[in-house]
Amino acid sequence: KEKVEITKEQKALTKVIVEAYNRHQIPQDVAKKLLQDQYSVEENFLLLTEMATSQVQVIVEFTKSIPGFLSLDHEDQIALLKGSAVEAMFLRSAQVFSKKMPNGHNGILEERIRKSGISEEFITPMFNFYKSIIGLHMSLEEQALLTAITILTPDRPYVKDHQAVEKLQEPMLDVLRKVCVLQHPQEPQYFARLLGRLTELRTLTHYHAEMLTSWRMNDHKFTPLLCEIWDVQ
Ligand SMILES: O=C(NC1CCCCC1)[C@H](C1CCCCC1)n1c(-c2ccc(-c3ccccc3)s2)nc2ccccc21
Repeated sequence: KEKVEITKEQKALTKVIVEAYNRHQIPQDVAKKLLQDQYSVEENFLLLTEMATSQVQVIVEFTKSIPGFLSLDHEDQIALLKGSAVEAMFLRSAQVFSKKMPNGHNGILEERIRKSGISEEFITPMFNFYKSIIGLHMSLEEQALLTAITILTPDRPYVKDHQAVEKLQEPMLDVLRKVCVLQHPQEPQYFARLLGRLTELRTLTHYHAEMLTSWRMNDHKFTPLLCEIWDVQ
């Protein structure tokens, strides 16, 4: 049985990523807002655009803390952020959804999201993804490293220097693999299952523009930033 050892450098890298991840929480807690009141489909759509806009800023700050990211070609930095923004949004939403809440609150939150205005056809795949994330019982390190790995995906559209991005993503994958072995010793396949969620995340993200334009209301308004990120309008 291979003795897994996390090196000093890998410990330092994990610390930087987890600290950056913790620092960039969503300003106001969307789950609390959703539990407070029942909103109309229009208010929910507005809430999503507000949350998404603040999340983009949060993700930019988080990404800038990833060692080496700011040394990448500037256009590649934009391509990586643009290419991962929606995946990061769903990953963050899944993590928000997976937070243990006082009795019954998770049920209310699920109910509010089901009735938020999202078209029926997208509700099932979305909650299947959320529930598969919950089932993994990810640690904070795993959540932070998985988010960094998602952002540092070399094969995003318009990335020119794939190699340079791979060189940043690989150390993250190495330390995530070791963290998984150390934190889930009973599940040798845990790391593989974790990466498998990224495939499910891409599938869900595939529908995101349609999820927005089919939001059960007329006249969907998007800010220029969200038009960029969401490929709408
Ligand atoms: O606010 C939200 N998510 C924040 C995004 C930024 C990061 C923090 C979370 C929304 C709310 C849903 C209900 C109505 C208001 C918005 N949300 C979703 C999404 C459903 C569909 C989503 C989407 C994204 C992009 C494109 C197309 C569709 S996100 N899943 C959640 C699970 C748990 C708590 C909130 C959750």
